[in-house]
Amino acid sequence: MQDDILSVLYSEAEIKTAVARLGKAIKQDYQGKNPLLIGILKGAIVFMTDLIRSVDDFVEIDFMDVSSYGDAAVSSGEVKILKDLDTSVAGRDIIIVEDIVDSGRTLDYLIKLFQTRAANSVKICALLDKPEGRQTEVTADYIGLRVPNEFVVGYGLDYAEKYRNLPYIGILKPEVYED
Ligand SMILES: O=P(O)(O)OC[C@H]1O[C@H](OP(=O)(O)OP(=O)(O)O)[C@H](O)[C@@H]1O
Ligand SMILES: Nc1nc2[nH]cnc2c(=O)[nH]1
Repeated sequence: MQDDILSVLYSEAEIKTAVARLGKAIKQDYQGKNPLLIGILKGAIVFMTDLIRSVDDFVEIDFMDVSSYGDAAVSSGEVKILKDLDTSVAGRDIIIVEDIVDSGRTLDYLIKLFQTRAANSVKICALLDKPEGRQTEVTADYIGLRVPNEFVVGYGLDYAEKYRNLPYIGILKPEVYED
């Protein structure tokens, strides 16, 4: 295990099982439809690449880069678009693919944005849910795994751009971000 990690919360195998379950549910719910899966960079990249293969059906993908944490472990509260979509969402069935819902501010912002852009429907698929972090009313429609009120990294999630490549979800030692 990496030295900065306090403990492994979810192993590679546990994540794989959760992703397969989410892919199967999306496949069932969107039969005969042509959903647009929007991966939110950068945290969702690893999850998104596994999820689309587990959906095992026709989906289109696009990416948007938004950030509210910068290099910090606490949200700035202000969501910024760093890269917008290439695809129009008007009339489309959208599934926002996120690595984690914490305060819910990122998703609250994105749901409103896609509704303003006249999407037909907007659902959320999040690998991780941290309910104790919530500062908004947002709830994900598809949730992989719940996490405690700790700062977690790995499987795409970073602290100051590190740890995204870890194959598991781990709790970061507080001294790493409290220094
Ligand atoms: O529910 P919230 O409190 O809004 O937190 C969730 C967001 O925080 C992280 O993004 P971050 O801004 O760190 O950017 P990154 O994905 O590029 O690491 C994560 O990837 C989510 O998008
Ligand atoms: N890496 C990481 N990013 C987050 N963004 C919101 N919560 C978290 C978290 O626990 N870990």
